[in-house]
Amino acid sequence: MRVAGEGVAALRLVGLCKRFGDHRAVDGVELTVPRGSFYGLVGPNGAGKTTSLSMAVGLLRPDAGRAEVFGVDVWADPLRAKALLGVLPDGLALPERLTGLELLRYLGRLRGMEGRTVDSRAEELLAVLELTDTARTAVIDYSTGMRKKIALATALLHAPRLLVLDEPFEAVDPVSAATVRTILRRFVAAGGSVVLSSHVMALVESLCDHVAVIAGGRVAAAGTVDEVRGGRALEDVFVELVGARTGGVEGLEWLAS
Ligand SMILES: Nc1ncnc2c1ncn2[C@@H]1O[C@H](COP(=O)(O)OP(=O)(O)OP(=O)(O)O)[C@@H](O)[C@H]1O
Repeated sequence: MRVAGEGVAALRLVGLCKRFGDHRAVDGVELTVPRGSFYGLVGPNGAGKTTSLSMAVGLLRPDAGRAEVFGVDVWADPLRAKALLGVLPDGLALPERLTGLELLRYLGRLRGMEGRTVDSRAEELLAVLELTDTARTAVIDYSTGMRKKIALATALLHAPRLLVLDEPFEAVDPVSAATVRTILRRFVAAGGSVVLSSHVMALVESLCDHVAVIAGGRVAAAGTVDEVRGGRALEDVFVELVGARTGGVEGLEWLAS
């Protein structure tokens, strides 16, 4: 039997472009995420990471280019592509009046999952992410980190083959972050693929096997972590690629007065 997307990349971005007014936020992004890889996306603020990932998962329509998930075009065949995808978007626009448990049940049913499966997976996810005590609290009353965790649970619920996570560790406490790292490592060890964006180079170096540096809406470097850092610290390579900035630091004398 041939598995959908066998032999093809988990995610392929081809010439993705997006303009906001006169500003080219994403300017021809090309990226191939091999299946089974743990791929980190790094770049300075405003580099175009979120915009690229949003187009990659079908949340933002590109001006040009295309995105493929296991060979399925995200914009031509969104239902098939989205069944393979688990997404943690930036901004976390969750239905806030629902409790954490209701949110998982709602999304599970929306994805056509059986109620019993949703309930048992929801219970497990809430437990490992330490949200059991707040499972019946409305999401509107969750902290930022708790929102991140419940959103991650929604991304994992249907056991996708590719996870696309925008800043999954932002605002998450160290204990929960360790749990999330373990979940993601297990997911990749079991054959899943992960793409995540992060500003924390040490985290990307320790967790990911591939990395792409995005700067000015383009891919400045991409490959295995070892290839990209070339024997140096990833942070040094990053600063070199995006251009060290010292401008403005000379000012602010009034702060020291
Ligand atoms: N909806 C929008 N309308 C106008 N400009 C936008 C919009 N979304 C993003 N931009 C602009 O596009 C550029 C890329 O933004 P994006 O959020 O993709 O960057 P990022 O790499 O994710 O940054 P950060 O690391 O700060 O999250 C920025 O200049 C941003 O101001």
